[in-house]
Amino acid sequence: MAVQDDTTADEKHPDDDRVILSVRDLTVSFGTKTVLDHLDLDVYRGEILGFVGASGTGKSVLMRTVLRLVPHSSGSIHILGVDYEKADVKTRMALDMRMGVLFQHGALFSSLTVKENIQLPMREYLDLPQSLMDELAYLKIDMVGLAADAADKYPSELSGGMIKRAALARALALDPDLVFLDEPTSGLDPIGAAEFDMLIARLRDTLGLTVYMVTHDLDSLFSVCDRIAVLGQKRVLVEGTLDDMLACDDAWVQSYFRGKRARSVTTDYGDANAVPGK
Ligand SMILES: Nc1ncnc2c1ncn2[C@@H]1O[C@H](COP(=O)(O)OP(=O)(O)OP(=O)(O)O)[C@@H](O)[C@H]1O
Repeated sequence: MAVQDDTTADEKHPDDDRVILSVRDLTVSFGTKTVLDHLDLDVYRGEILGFVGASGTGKSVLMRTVLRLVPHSSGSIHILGVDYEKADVKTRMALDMRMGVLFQHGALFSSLTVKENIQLPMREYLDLPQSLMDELAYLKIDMVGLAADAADKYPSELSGGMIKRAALARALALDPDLVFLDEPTSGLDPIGAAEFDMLIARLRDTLGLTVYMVTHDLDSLFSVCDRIAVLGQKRVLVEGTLDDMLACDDAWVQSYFRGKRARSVTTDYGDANAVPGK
């Protein structure tokens, strides 16, 4: 069972090339308020990791810290085996290009078309002719299941599901190894959410992506996530498979994975026995 143990940073991560993201002993505070306290987490190459936790526990803060949008007061973050803090500018830029992000609600620039939004990271990091950037943008648009005519639309002309797909296309603009998705299915109807989950699974399979997904969506956790990590008490309480979640005796984890809503989802997935004793 993968409940967090006392293994130290140096014993675990440095030479394990299956680990694409390794967080050790991470502490993040805002003023006197500590949100993450000596947190450890590993994300493995090619997996879809679902990250859950009660509202306000710090899931977004952790994601933003890994993306260096929030500073940390102690601890280390290795991405692809490299400690970003200690890397030179060139290495940092190379690391940035290997990560894509889909922020909650998409966060597309409203004054830019879908194509222009997708091309933003290309403009920032690459020096490509416009014709090639256009070709690449259409490729990404097709990859996420949008019609070609979405390219010239503005975000205000898109449905919620199309915005998520366009934002995913932008996250994939530079062919990243690791993508961060912050509640990608929130606000989608159940069919749209299931289709989005399938899209993520397909992209992982075809592109060999690693996916770090913050979610409250039990369907996503049950249908596409290989592993789950639970944030609580300012650290990762438990990480592992669904069976590990079910075996965990933490009260929040029990009520989340064995509660009424989880029961109906496991029944939908034809595995009523996945929630034992209920
Ligand atoms: N810039 C900031 N300044 C001060 N406090 C912050 C800041 N960003 C986040 N926090 C606090 O950190 C805590 C964790 O917030 P966070 O948004 O990460 O929670 P979450 O787990 O993602 O919640 P939800 O599931 O509701 O999205 C909250 O108490 C929040 O108020």
